[in-house]
Amino acid sequence: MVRVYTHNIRYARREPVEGELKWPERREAVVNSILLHNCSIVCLQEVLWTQLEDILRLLGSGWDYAGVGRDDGKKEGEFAVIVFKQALWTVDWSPFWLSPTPNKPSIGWDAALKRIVIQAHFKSIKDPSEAFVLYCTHFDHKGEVARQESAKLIVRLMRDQSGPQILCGDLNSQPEQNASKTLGEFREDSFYSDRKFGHKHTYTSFGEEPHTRIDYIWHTQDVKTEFYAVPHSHYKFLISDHHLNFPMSSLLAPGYAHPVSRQWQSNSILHKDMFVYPLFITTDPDTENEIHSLPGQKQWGLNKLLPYVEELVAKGLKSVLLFGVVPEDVKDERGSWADKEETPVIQAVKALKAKFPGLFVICDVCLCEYTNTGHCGILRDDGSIIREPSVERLCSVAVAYARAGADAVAPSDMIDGRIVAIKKAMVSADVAYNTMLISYSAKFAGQLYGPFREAAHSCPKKGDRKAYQLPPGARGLGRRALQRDILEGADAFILKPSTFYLDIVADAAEICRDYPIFTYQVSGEYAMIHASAEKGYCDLKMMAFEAAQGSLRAGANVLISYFTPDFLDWLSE
Ligand SMILES: NCc1[nH]cc(CCC(=O)O)c1CC(=O)O
Repeated sequence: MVRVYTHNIRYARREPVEGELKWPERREAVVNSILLHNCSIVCLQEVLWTQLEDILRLLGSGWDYAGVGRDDGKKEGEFAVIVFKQALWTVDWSPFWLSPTPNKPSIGWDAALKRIVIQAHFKSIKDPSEAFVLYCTHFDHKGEVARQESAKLIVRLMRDQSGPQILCGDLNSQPEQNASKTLGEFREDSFYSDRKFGHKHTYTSFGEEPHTRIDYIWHTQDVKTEFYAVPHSHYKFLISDHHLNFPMSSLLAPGYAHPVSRQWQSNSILHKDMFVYPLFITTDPDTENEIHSLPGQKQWGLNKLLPYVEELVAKGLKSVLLFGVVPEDVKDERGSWADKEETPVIQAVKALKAKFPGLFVICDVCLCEYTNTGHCGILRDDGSIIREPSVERLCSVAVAYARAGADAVAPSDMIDGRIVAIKKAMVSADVAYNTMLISYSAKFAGQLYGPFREAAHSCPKKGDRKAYQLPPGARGLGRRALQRDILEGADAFILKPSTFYLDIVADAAEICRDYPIFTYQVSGEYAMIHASAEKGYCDLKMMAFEAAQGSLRAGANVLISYFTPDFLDWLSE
């Protein structure tokens, strides 16, 4: 398979006609179109030597050309030229003038100007069986006889060759005219390909009607055209009656508004700055409750939390992730307590930011800790999530946390469309410029969140989360969720659980390679490691390191872990 591209690029006129831009204003578009269409073989017409120099420079290294100026066989006059990638093709070529004396610069028949065809034998370097002869030409614009004779001359050249042959160029002649007919008796016009895209006509005269088809890709019958296209070469018109959406992925600043998040933008080996510590905050300020299924972890009231965090900050803690725990009797179907002023998360953000301004505070954004159903959104009677009002709630919650001073919000609800909605809501509320939006993009449903749900009192009362968290076998959905959330404007990505899902982490490292990637070693993973160490099946510290290193190796650069306080000690040893 070979992609061939032909374009009459219009010689660089000193005095452009109406609707025409000067060459320096057009040249990047001309070259970028070549690069966009990803062709390794490009036929160009009306190319002056200075234009060819520009084109080769703008294409970058690795390109060569076959062609000569038609006036002197060197650099004078327009080139009909083939530009190609050196690494892919070996090329053996010669010029022929379209005249009775084809081997020297000459005018033919009733032509107004000297005209030329480049004949080039192409052979693929990778697969030498892929070989063909390519012609690049530009027929005279005045001489009718010259055009027909030129066509005959090329047909004769082609007869002397065997194997596939392709002819590209500007014939200054429409399909029903003699030159095209002469070629058509022997060759096929790729215009009649089954698959086609774009304009019918190839010549625009910079806007005057009528437009015509005078540029062609002809080929011998042993070549099959898979696809023929005349793509857009001007962009004055709207490409649809809808504008493209405001690309949220254009906002970069929220991802590095804080010294800690700045550091997260660069990868390195395991160190304290990489850890984010999840904390459960209760309404009663004096609580300090052990969580049985999470050894060493507690639910914290604010009065107890602050001294504890102070101790950790002194050891090098850089970031925390906050979850709220509220009494059952304040829960309702909309999760109203998620963003109430007195809700534990908002109170904790304010207190933590006041006391530790350098600490990077992330708020988990979800409704499940606040709904009486225990689900992450608002439900229909049949138990399914109603998307729009749920996303609206998540937007207010995210904005409320950002306003309270959160450095980042991390929606873990997994309802479709919430990333772009939250980003837009934060832009409108003018909190987007310094609030990072970290998407739990690929979060899988399963058994590993059990201890958390006990800690946060967020277990679904009925049903499960399989309709909005990803099925464990679905790598494709994980990849698609990551791609989608890039487009929706996420500043960073959380993958969870971690250890059972390191292929997804590696996928994220590839798909989101320019973003910080977090893994969340979730409650079930933490509990498993503890249980196994307690039974004597492993060494707790070594296992914790091995798991952390697995995440880093797969491509993560931030680790959300209940082992954070331990690592602050271990990494000081
Ligand atoms: N939706 C809220 C949320 N945010 C983080 C976790 C799990 C974290 C853990 O298990 O440590 C959950 C629980 C869930 O989805 O059921």
